[in-house]
Amino acid sequence: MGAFRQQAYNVAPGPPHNKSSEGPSVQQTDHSCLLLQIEEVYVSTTKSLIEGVISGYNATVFAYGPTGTGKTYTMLGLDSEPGIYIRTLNDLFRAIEVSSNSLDYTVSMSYLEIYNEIIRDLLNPAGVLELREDAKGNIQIAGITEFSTSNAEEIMEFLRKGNKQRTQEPTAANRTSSRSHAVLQVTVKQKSKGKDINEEVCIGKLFMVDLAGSERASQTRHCGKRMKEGAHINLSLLALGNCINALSEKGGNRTHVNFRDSKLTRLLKDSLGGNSRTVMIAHISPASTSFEESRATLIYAYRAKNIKTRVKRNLQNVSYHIAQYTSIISDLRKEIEHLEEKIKQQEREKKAERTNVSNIQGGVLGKASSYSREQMSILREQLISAFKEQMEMRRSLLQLENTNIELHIDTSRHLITIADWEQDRARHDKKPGQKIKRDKTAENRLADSTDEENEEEDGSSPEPHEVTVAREEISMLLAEQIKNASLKAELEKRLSNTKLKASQLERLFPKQISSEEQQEVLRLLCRVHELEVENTELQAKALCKENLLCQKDFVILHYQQHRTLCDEIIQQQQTLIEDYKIHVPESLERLYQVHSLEVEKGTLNRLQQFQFVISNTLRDCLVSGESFQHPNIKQLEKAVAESRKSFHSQAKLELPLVRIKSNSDSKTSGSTPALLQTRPNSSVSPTTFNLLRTPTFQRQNTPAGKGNFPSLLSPNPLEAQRRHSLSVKGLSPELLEEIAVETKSISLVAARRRLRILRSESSFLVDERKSPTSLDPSPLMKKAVSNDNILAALQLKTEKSFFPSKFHRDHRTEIPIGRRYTKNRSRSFETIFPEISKPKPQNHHSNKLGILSYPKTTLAALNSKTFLKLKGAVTHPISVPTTAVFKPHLGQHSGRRDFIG
Ligand SMILES: Nc1ncnc2c1ncn2[C@@H]1O[C@H](COP(=O)(O)OP(=O)(O)OP(=O)(O)O)[C@@H](O)[C@H]1O
Repeated sequence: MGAFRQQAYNVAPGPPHNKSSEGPSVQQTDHSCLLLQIEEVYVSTTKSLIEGVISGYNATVFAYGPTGTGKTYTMLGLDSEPGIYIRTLNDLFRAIEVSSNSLDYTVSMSYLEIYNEIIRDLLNPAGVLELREDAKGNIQIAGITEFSTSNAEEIMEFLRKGNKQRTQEPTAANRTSSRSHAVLQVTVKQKSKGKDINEEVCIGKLFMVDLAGSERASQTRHCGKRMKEGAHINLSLLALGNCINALSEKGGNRTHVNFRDSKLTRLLKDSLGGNSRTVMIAHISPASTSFEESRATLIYAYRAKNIKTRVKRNLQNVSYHIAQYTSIISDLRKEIEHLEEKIKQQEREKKAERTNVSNIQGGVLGKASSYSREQMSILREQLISAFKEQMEMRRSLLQLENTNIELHIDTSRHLITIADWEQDRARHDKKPGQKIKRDKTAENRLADSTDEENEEEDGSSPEPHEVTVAREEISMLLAEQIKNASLKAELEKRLSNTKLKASQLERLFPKQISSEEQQEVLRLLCRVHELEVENTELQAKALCKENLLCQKDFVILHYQQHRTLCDEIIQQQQTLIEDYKIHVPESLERLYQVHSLEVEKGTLNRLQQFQFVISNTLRDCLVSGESFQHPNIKQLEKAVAESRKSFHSQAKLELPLVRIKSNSDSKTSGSTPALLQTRPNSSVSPTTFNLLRTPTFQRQNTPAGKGNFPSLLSPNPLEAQRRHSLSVKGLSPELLEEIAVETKSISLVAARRRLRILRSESSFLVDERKSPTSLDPSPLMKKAVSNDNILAALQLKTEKSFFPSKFHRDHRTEIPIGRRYTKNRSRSFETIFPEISKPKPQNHHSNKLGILSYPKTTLAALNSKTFLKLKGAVTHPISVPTTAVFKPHLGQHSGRRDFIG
């Protein structure tokens, strides 16, 4: 339910219009006396209607009042002060904009005037418009132009355009008197944005009417056309007043409302009494002369205030026809196709964009990857090269260390030689008589005494050749040590630089590598190389320790050999003492008992075995794999192991070779002048270590190496020589077996021959018991021994059958070579053999342990294997003393043991 609101304004009265006879009088208005501003009028009358219009309600604002009272001014306003039109439209579009998210609005406008009861379209003033009324009683203006618009500015442009078309003439009361009623119709259609079959459309209409002012003819004094205009204006306003009067009647008093009296009332039918919220802005003049008009206006306004209207929302349920549906469906399909095409286009654009991006990324990554690979490859090569260089240098350092150890050993050995000689010379100078006497005794006993001994016998004590060699060797070795030290220092410096370079490269890698996998692989690679380097260092340490162990093993072995020899000598001496009833001091007897007890207990043997076990264990700990061992060390270890095995099995049966002093055959000593003189006769390598590692050692082991000995570390050199000989000569096992059988029979013959000779000479031996120098073999024995050399018997069978003639020639060289050996034999022999020779030989010979001990030559004659050894070992040194020292033994055992078995 709406209310017809009427608002009256008091306008400050202006001076009365100056009436002019010549023209229409113009009523001057004093605007400064205006009580209300347009803004105030708009807010209090029209603004509240806007919300209803956009919601589908009709609304009307019209300005009513006598001419010249400011109606047009209120509705249209000025540029500086917009009127109701502009303010209302601005607010209307603002409201539409606020709710435009969920609703669609369509705003259209039309502007017309009713001039002399003629409706004219102000926006398209081509013809005259007609009012029509549809079946529902709605008033329609046929042919009116409606302009759709989206903002207030466009409407204002239309208004300005339309106002230019509006009939406006100066009158006596108003210079800009409007001669028509102007109606601005704004239609707002509102609907929801979603498509629906039953679509609701709200249509709100806003009428803003600027009425022409009523005028009194007496005032305007119009005539002619103006009068006619005035008459139409007054008639239409009278009809409006009548309608208001009629509508304002309450209850049953209401009379018929005659809207048809004028086009104005017909047009405003809904606005006046129907479905519309209507505001009447009444304008009056404050002039007293306009009292009557003002009173009438106020009366109308008052009556209009009583008009009750029924306002309802203008809803249209749009019921579409099939054609409309088809159209809608077609539109929707088009819209769908358009949207699909738009989506596809967007997808294509995105795809192309992605392709471009991936291409660009691929290009960038490809370039980066290629660059990274190249850099990686270079860095990797550099790193590996650095590691290899490190390893090479470490190996070189290792070799240098090894060489240094050898040099030290050689130097020590030569120093010992010199010290030995100096000690002997000092002793000689201290006791010249005793020495000469002892040496003379030795000279008498040994027919083949050496030149060295002869020199000593002369008492001139010139420096022996070996000492001269030792001195020369020492000076050379020292020079080499200095050279090695400088090489080592240089190598260590280079190694340090290479380490630094490698660590820098390792740090550089992570910066160059972006991939985690590559970094991991590289870390592993570095780790592998680091481990290799560490392994090389460990090898170096292990080799040093291994060297020490081998040296210790060698020394122990040497002592063991010497001990065995001493044991043998003691046993033989004891036998001689017992056989010849020689008186010995009690202290010596006690010492012998202690010695015998120790031998019986076998403490030393057990300790030795224990030492071997420990040594093996330590070596196993040091050397964990074959590849880990230095080749020389492996060779040495093998030789030591063999020597250990052989030693235990044969040490009790064979006297080991004990040679402390010998000429150096090291690579450094080979160049000395003194050694060059000695070399043809040199027979013993300085140390087992050198023997095994030097090329000289290899040469010595060859069959053509005349005058050379097998390794000292091999406790059974004859066996080694036998194996070597077999391998050279290529004898088959069957042939060897045959040789063994033949040898047994030969041995029997030889033993029997010795027995016969010994028996025949037994009386001679007994007679010679008191003579300490009677150890020289008898001529018969010499012949027996020389002939007894197995070959004498073998010449008939074995040699002709199995061996080439060279074997015989080699065997015949045994004696001279043996003599050369005795020239260089150890001091131990020099001191021990004379002692052994003192007592007379005894037929019966047996040690307390029940183990037979025989000279090597004797055994060689009795054993096929030993025979073979002898064939190869043409340079074996033990054959020489046999003839002089061990002659008594030959017959001694003939009755005690079966040599053949
Ligand atoms: N409130 C106001 N402030 C200032 N000037 C005004 C005001 N009201 C009216 N006027 C002036 O008074 C004169 C007459 O005003 P206007 O033409 O608006 O009267 P009107 O009622 O429209 O007359 P008509 O009925 O003849 O068309 C104009 O020059 C207008 O500028």
